Formats: sequence, structure tokens, C-alpha cells
Amino acid sequence: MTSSFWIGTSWKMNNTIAETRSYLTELVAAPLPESMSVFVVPSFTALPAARETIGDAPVHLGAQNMHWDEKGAHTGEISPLMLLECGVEIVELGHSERRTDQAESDADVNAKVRSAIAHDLRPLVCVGDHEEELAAGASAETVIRQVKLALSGIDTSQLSRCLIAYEPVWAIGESGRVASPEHVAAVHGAVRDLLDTHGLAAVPVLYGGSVNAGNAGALAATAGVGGLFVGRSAWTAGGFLEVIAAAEKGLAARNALATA
Ligand SMILES: O=C(CO)COP(=O)(O)O
Repeated sequence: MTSSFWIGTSWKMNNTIAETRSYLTELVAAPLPESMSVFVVPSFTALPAARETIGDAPVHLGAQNMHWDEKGAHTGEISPLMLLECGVEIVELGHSERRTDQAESDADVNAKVRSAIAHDLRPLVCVGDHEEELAAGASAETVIRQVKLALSGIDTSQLSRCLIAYEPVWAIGESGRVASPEHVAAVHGAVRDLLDTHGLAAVPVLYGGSVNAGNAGALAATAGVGGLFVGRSAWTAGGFLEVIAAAEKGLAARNALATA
């Protein structure tokens, strides 16, 4: 599976094992675009069922968090070895809901990224600005700072398998307020410049926050967007497939422009 545009969904605290099986049975039965790397991030308890249902289908499996240690007295945590045992390939780190609800710091995220890389997991590092930073015109600056801290002290030769997701906190969830393509282009451009100057042109920057079938095309067509990370709109397989189809159209339009 070598594709350049990533499209995935975190189910957050949704979908039981039975629902996971039925969702993924429907997803893998659908024709998925070869131009995209599709991934799903179920709950921990559903990971083995997800792995089994995906089988050899071209869908990458992710987890929503992990501790940096392999084992120890960390009640309620999950280790990289446990994720590997479930056939997980991607691990989402630093989502704003965890930064807020679990007080996860940039230093925590950095420790997790280091551990993920050491265990051959693919870190999906989430960064994003708050409403006040947006209002102050400091979105790009905020996100650049978070990316630098998340990847700090790690040799760039080890970072090529990373994925970064720009998820404005003000755009996630019930606000329903998606970032405009202009805003996304500006922030993604800044992150791309940072990554590219460090030899990390292969690291995609995904956009997440109120993505749906109505806006996925325009977002996928936006310069610097290397993928989409979807919540609510993709909590059913049918919903996810609609977002994928819309993104595929936007991506095709962008590629056509690039080659015109
Ligand atoms: O947080 C997100 C993906 O991680 C986005 O969530 P929503 O698409 O529900 O806004």
C-alpha cells in the first residue's frame, strides 16, 4: 500500500466490538481508492476484532493513544507492545481531547512519539490552535511550536514514517465550524515549510476538524493538505465512504490542475 493521500477516522469513544465488526465488514467490501491510504482508529477493546475483520484489505489500523513504557505500574494505560500484539500500525498521539481531558503535555507527546518510533509504530501527531490563538492570528505559530516540541530531539532520519494532523481545537466536534481552505492552506504551508527544510517532505500533514462529505473535496484540493482525519462524519461506514468519495474528487481536481 503506497499512497500519498491519507484518509482516516478516529471513532473516539464509540463503537462496540460488534459495531466495529459490522462497520469494517461494510468498509472492506467497498472499492477503496488506490490513490489513498485509508485508516481507522477504533477503541482499544475492539482492536483485535478490527484486525481480524480487516484481514488483507487495504485499511491501516490505528490506536487512539499509548504510554511510552513497555510495561509498568501505569493503571489504565496501554503499552506499545500491547498495541503491536493487536496488529496496530498507527498510533494517534496528542489529540486535543487528551491534551485537555488528561492534561497531556507536549513533553508527554514527545516521549510517546519516541517510543512509537522505537517500536516501529507510525505516530500520528495531533496539533492545533485554540480559539484565542486563532483570534490573535497565532494559529501557524502555535502549531509550529507544538510540532517542534512533539518531534524534539528525534533524528530526522527516524521521522519519515510520521503523520502530522492539524486539528484546530475550535473546529473539532459539535462546533461544526470547519476551517476555511485559505486558513488550512496558510497553516499547512507553514508546517510544510518546517518539515521540508528538515528533509521531511515525505511526512504528510492531514487536516481534521468537522470534515464531512460536503467540505472534504475542497479540503483535499487545498495545497499542503496530505490527508484528512475525520471524526463524527465517519462514525458509520457509509458516512466514511461518502467522505472518501468526496475527497477523491477534490484530490483528482487538484492533481489535474497540477499537471495542466
Ligand atoms: O477530532 C477529530 C479527529 O481526530 C475530528 O472530529 P470531528 O470530525 O468530529 O470534528
